[in-house]
Amino acid sequence: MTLESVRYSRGSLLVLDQLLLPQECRYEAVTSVRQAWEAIRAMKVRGAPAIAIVGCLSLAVELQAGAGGPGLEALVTFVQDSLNDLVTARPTAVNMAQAAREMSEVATREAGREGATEDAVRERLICWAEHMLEKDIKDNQSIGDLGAQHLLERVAPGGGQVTVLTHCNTGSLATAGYGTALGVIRSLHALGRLKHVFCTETRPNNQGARLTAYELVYENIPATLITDSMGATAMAHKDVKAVIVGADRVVANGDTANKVGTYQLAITAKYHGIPFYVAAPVSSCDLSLKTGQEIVIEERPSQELTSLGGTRIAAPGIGVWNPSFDVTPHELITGGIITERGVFSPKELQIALTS
Ligand SMILES: CSC[C@H]1O[C@H](OP(=O)(O)O)[C@H](O)[C@@H]1O
Repeated sequence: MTLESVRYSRGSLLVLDQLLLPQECRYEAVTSVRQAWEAIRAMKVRGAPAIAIVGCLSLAVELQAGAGGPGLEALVTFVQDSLNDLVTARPTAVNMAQAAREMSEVATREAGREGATEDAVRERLICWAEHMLEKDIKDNQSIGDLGAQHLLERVAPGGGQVTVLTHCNTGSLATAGYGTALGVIRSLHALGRLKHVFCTETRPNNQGARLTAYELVYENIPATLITDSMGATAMAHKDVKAVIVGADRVVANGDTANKVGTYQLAITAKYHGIPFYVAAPVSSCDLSLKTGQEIVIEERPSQELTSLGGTRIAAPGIGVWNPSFDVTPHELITGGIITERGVFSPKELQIALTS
C-alpha cells in the first residue's frame, strides 16, 4: 500500500497532517474551502500538485453539501470567490492558480449552457475536481517512467545501477500519489536500476528528513539522509550520477522555482558534470511568465528558522530572511525537464507544450 496525502470519496475529504509525520500518521477532515486554505498555509498539506488537489476537492465537498446559490449566478460567484481565496494560500506553486482558472471556466461555461440547472453545474464541477485526483496519479506514473528511461539512457547506457540525489519532498505526499522526482526514483527502483538515493533534509519543516525519508523507508528504497549543505561533498565522493528535483513553477524559458536550496545543488551538479533534472507535471508549468525573475517567492515566518520543535535556538534579536523557494536558471537544468508528455530541454519546453 502506498502513502496517501489525501483520502477522498464523494462529500468527504481527509488530508494527512504532514506536520505530524513521522511520529504520527493522522488524517484530518476538511469540510470547507477555509479549512483547506488553513491546512495549505500551515503546510499540513504541501507540494504543488497536492495543494491544488486539496483546494479543488475542498470546494467539491462544499458544493456537494449544497454551498453556493441559490441560483446559477450566485453559484458561479461562490465558486470563483472560493477559488480566488485558495490561490492566496501560498503564492509560488502555480498548480492551484492554474486549477482555479480552469475550474472557474468550467463554472462559467456550464452555467451558460441553454437549460443549465444548478444541480447539473454542481455535478460537473465536482466531477472536474475528482478527475484532477485521478489524472495526477497517471501523470506522475508517466513522469516516473519517462524520466527513469531518459536518465538511464544518459548516465548508464551500458546497464548497471545508478545513485541519485534529490531535494525536498516530491513523493506521494506532495501529489495525489507516486510523486514527481520521487516518482522517477520509484521507477528506477522498480526497474532494479537504482543503487542508492541521497535525500536532503530541507527547509522549511525538514520535509526531506521527515517526509522523503519516511516515504523511502516505507517503500524499502535504499537511501541516506544528508543535510542541504552536504550536496557538494556527496557529489564529489558518493558517485552521484544525476540530481532530480521537483518544481513549484517552471516558466517559459525553463527557469524553475523549487524548494530553497535547489539552485545551489544545480550549480554544484554543473561543476561536477552531473546532469540536473526537474520532474514536474504540465500543471506546474506556467508559460505566461517569460523568466524566473517574474516568479513571486513565498517568505515563511521567522520562527521556522529561529526555533526547533518549539524551542528557540537562534540568538534573540537576530534578523531573519526565510524564502521558501529559489529559482534555478534554465542553463543549469542540464538533464532536462521531465513531464508526463516527455523530457524536454529548457529551450524545447515552450514549443513542446504549446504544439
Ligand atoms: C511535487 S511537489 C513540488 C514541490 O513542492 C514543494 O514545496 P512545498 O513543500 O513548499 O509545498 C517542494 O518545493 C517540491 O519540490
